[in-house]
Amino acid sequence: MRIGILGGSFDPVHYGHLMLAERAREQLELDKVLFVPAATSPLKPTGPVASSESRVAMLQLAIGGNEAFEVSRVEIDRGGVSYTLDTVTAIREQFPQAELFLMMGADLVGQLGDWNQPEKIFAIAKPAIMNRGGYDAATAAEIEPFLTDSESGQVAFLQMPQIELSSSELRDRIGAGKSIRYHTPRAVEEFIRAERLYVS
Ligand SMILES: Nc1ncnc2c1ncn2[C@@H]1O[C@H](COP(=O)(O)OP(=O)(O)OP(=O)(O)O)[C@@H](O)[C@H]1O
Ligand SMILES: O=C(O)c1ccc[n+]([C@@H]2O[C@H](COP(=O)([O-])O)[C@@H](O)[C@H]2O)c1
Repeated sequence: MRIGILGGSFDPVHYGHLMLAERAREQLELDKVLFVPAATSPLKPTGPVASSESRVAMLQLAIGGNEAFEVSRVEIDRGGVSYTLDTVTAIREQFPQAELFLMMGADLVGQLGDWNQPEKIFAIAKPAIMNRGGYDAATAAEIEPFLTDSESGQVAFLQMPQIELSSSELRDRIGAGKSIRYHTPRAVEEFIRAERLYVS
């Protein structure tokens, strides 16, 4: 079993996340993609804008109907600051035989020096780096310092169409009264409207 892990704030989920997950599923021949919403991301200490349950609900709506996609509550249920090392350790215990991949957009590579023990994370889940519209492509040289010898050369560099979309942009657009139609699935857009999320 090959499992991809996509951690994020998903505040809210958008088509960039979904395209990343689908292209990674295809390129890595994954059986399952786990979307793991953070309770609080370590480098975003003010925390997400929408509640944990709203972000889980939006993810469920976004992935509905895709049997390969799942939402994991592991970080939400653990609460506090969501360190990825704790998460991959828990997922490894849940799936002892699986090959695990930690999927991340290229924007995260430059901040790995500020992560908690990335070399231990990548010993459990192999890094799979996706290009991200608006950011430079990641290089092997940037990731190598965070790999132990045995994983060298095992980084997957993945490709998707450049989508210059971010959750911040969706939040800003909603706050300014602008449309987010076609930025995220219709059901997510309707949930945001019904719950009056991100309205300033
Ligand atoms: N447009 C995109 N293209 C490729 N990867 C993306 C894109 N948007 C997000 N990602 C990746 O998805 C993961 C989760 O991202 P996150 O939930 O923090 O969304 P975000 O859009 O970066 O949010 P924010 O704007 O609030 O910082 C990260 O690995 C990030 O690099
Ligand atoms: O474990 C860490 O030290 C760490 C530091 C920064 C970010 N992360 C994880 O990286 C993912 C994307 O984070 P963010 O801040 O872009 O939403 C999310 O799953 C975070 O929990 C993890």
